[in-house]
Amino acid sequence: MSYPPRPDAALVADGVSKRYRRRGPDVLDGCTFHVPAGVVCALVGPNGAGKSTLLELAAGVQRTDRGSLEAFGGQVWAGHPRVAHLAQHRPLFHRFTVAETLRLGARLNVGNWDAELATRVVDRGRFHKDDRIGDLSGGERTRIALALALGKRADLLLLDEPMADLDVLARQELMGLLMAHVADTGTTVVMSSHIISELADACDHLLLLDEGTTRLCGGIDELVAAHAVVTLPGGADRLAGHTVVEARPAGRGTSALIRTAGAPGDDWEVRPPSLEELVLAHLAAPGVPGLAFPPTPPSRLHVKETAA
Ligand SMILES: Nc1ncnc2c1ncn2[C@@H]1O[C@H](COP(=O)(O)OP(=O)(O)OP(=O)(O)O)[C@@H](O)[C@H]1O
Repeated sequence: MSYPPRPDAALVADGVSKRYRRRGPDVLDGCTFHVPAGVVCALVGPNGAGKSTLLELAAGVQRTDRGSLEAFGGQVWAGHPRVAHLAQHRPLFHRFTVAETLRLGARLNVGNWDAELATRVVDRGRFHKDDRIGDLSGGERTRIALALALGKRADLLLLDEPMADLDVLARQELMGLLMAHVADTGTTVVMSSHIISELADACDHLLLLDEGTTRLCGGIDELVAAHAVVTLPGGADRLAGHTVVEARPAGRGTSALIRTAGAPGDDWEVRPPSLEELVLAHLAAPGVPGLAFPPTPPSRLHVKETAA
């Protein structure tokens, strides 16, 4: 069964696998998902889950071993004019000044360079345009790299932990600027981060990676609506019929995050999970099958074998 073509998708992965060493483990193993055009997608997963690898594959700077990755209906490739990548290590020429770096951005994107936006991002930094990149702090280099990514006028922004080394004020300012840009232009964003509360405010789509596969993928509202946090008298046996992602004793009863199937019991307290609860519960339960909206072909769903 092949993954159905989706003309509305900014990014489609179909069975993507990647390993770095011939005898090493698969970092990505049959990863399948689609990111609709126009969404702001949170890319989440534990350290080593393969988030940076996935973004590098989508940017065409690494190649898949198996499977395919398409951006806007065509194979991805490095230098795709509609795709910009903010890499985790912020690769910049350290001997260039800030001004030279911006001029390089303009030269590499002739006819497609938003000088006003790139300059606006840089101007709010506490450095001078004659400063060399190598003399800037990590957070300042992030600002420059973000200016280059935004200046490219891309339709798909692949941002690897864009706020990781920014101070609180810079985070607020740059996240605000990014969100305003997205609202104005309809640009699709795939953004990795470990700070889920930050993503919850900015993102409307979720891609949760774990052990190289897609655990959750879809609109955050849909994914939240498919789950519930329930508190009930009695034991977890009363949850039969629902997919239990995580359950633990709570007083004389049970508290659980479940995938709802049918009506809850009359004596259950039910509330929607937060994004953080949803993500953490799935990471703590690798045996629970993945869930995707729209549904992924069953052959591609994540199912991890667990000991009986
Ligand atoms: N160039 C490389 N050569 C060899 N192994 C690599 C390379 N890049 C990544 N890896 C390995 O691939 C795995 C996934 O790394 P990756 O950086 O994609 O994960 P991540 O989810 O972005 O992690 P983090 O949240 O820590 O940034 C890790 O085990 C890492 O050691």
